[in-house]
Amino acid sequence: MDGRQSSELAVRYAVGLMSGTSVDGIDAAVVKITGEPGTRPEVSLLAFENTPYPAQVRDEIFALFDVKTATLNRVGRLNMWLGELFAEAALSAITKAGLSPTDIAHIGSHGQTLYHSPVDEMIGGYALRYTVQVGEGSVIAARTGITCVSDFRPADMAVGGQGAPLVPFTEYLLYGEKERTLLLQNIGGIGNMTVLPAGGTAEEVFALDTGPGNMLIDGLVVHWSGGESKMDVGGALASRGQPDEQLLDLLMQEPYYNQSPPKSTGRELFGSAYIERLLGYQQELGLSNKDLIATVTKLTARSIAEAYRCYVMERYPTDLLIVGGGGSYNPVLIGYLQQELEPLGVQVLTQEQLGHNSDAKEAMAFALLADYTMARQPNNLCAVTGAKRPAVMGKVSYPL
Ligand SMILES: Nc1ncnc2c1ncn2[C@@H]1O[C@H](COP(=O)(O)OP(=O)(O)OP(=O)(O)O)[C@@H](O)[C@H]1O
Ligand SMILES: CC(=O)N[C@H]1[C@@H]2OC[C@@H](O2)[C@@H](O)[C@@H]1O[C@H](C)C(=O)O
Repeated sequence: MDGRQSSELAVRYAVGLMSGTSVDGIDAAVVKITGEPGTRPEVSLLAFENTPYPAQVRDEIFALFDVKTATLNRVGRLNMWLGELFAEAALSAITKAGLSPTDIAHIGSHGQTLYHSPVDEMIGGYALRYTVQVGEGSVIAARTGITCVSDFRPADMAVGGQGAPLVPFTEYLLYGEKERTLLLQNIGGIGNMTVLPAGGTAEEVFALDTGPGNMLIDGLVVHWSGGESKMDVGGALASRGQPDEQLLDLLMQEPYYNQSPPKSTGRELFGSAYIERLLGYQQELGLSNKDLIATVTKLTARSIAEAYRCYVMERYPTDLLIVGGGGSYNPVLIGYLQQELEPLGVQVLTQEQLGHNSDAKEAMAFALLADYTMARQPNNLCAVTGAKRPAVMGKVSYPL
């Protein structure tokens, strides 16, 4: 079946590609979208694949998070390199779905964020905010023969938004319920929370980045293991430690947590410089590795609870928080979250416990965001990003 014919039938196949702040690989989702483009469509997952990055690529991405090593030639080269890898990931997932590239209407590719600066800087009389995602859409289009939509975030920034988070728009479309307010927490590299008020409109969706997700846990594990381990699998290390409450209180004084929404964050705040600071505190306080990991694991939980207490509890009372993203596989983190939220009357359950797999969610979101781009329909949520007006996000690369 040809992609263009299928879209006339209001049924089309699309691919979503995501590489998140954890840099654990490329997520590729093949989806079937049913419904008129630009309306509230149905999206079903046909295939999902995570392709881990080769060590060389991962090391290069991490090197380019550091503004001192992110030279122009390296950024330009990584942009093309990731374009090649994203194209391969898309083609592999399409095969896994039993489809061929000619069946696919479009690819939506988030790319890899290298830098995100969502707050105005006054430069030359202009208030500038900026964000850098790499993974060249033209390469993806050329290698796959499929139209590719990429680089979504700048269009929201151009109209005064933070350019993040973008997934809440698709959460609203796909999961919003009439009778029940939903509270969703993603714990990837960064944590982000979405509230979908019962029967609410798009303008009523509330979302923000809560702070670190797994980024600090991963950063410490990589440091101590010399890169041998990438994460605290199953929270094994944290489970043997005790959080240091004094350090936790100090870390919670980070101004980001009490900054009013709209707000978004990333490695610029919780990246390598923050890890260095943590290692400094570890020495000062004489903490063991397991106690420091337990402390930052609890910090993630506490910052999520703080966001709930400050911005959600009164306006959107609810009794359930649904957790997704890689952090949901860390039982120590989930346990801390339960300790923080259950006294507030909020039960914490993972998507897995509810019978869903959340691994494909962000990749699926970018397939759907691209569907809106192709229909020239707005796909940002002003209430969430702070944009002054709707925008059609995403740049289109045609294969021919
Ligand atoms: N079995 C596990 N045990 C502990 N932690 C895990 C496990 N599996 C995944 N994680 C954590 O989840 C992280 C990956 O999560 P995810 O893929 O949701 O992040 P991401 O999409 O890259 O980030 P973001 O949503 O911030 O862009 C890993 O880096 C790791 O810290
Ligand atoms: C700039 C950037 O890449 N931000 C990511 C990051 O990872 C989680 C959180 O911080 C969220 O704001 C966003 O990603 C998802 C996909 C989003 O835009 O919704």
